[in-house]
Amino acid sequence: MKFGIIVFPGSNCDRDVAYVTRDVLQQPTRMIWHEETDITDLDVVVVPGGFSYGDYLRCGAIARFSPVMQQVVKHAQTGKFVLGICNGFQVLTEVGLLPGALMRNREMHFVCDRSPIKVERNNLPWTQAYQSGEIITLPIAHGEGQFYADKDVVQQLEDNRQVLFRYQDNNPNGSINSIAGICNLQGNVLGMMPHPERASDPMLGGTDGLKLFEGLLARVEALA
Ligand SMILES: NC(=O)CC[C@H](N)C(=O)O
Repeated sequence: MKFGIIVFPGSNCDRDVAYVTRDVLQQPTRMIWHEETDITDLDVVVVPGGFSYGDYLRCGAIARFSPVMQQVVKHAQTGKFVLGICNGFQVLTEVGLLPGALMRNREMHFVCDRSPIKVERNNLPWTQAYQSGEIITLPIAHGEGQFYADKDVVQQLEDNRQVLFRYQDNNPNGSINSIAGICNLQGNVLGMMPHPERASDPMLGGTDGLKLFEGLLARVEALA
């Protein structure tokens, strides 16, 4: 299963993701500079966290115009997997692969913490290695993580069970319905503010994020 990790000027979690896919999971992994235009060799595209283009204008607003993003949209349209983590989630909403927007956190400052997260649904590859309703702990680190969408869009997300991750107990950024991660209707595109790649090695204090990558791997291997 081949992973590609998009690198924009200002990305800073790209190597953390590569450490998990290449070193922990032993999967072929390619770093994709944002100017590349051929990513047809990939099974999974990861749009990683960071501060693409220095977060100018709004997080992800400039990165979404990078040449590679048209290819990421095509990749998603063919049903292949796309994972956006934190800044990656912001980029995916900006490019229209996911609905809604990520606004400044409710308290208007950057939050860096570990947060309890509820896994809402486990019948998709992303979450199949978790129990439905399982509470996991994942690191969060963002200034613009407050998920917002119009009332009817939120209702559709809930009705279609597109909310895969929800903040439990606290709502660190004021997200509507405590939404921490959503997928598209087809389920092949996931965006989430918490960082599973930073919780994939016991040395870093937790492995709750590793199951997300393992679930995906199991699914793609089953299809091969
Ligand atoms: N860790 C991240 O990807 C941060 C995303 C973005 N720069 C923000 O502050 O919201």
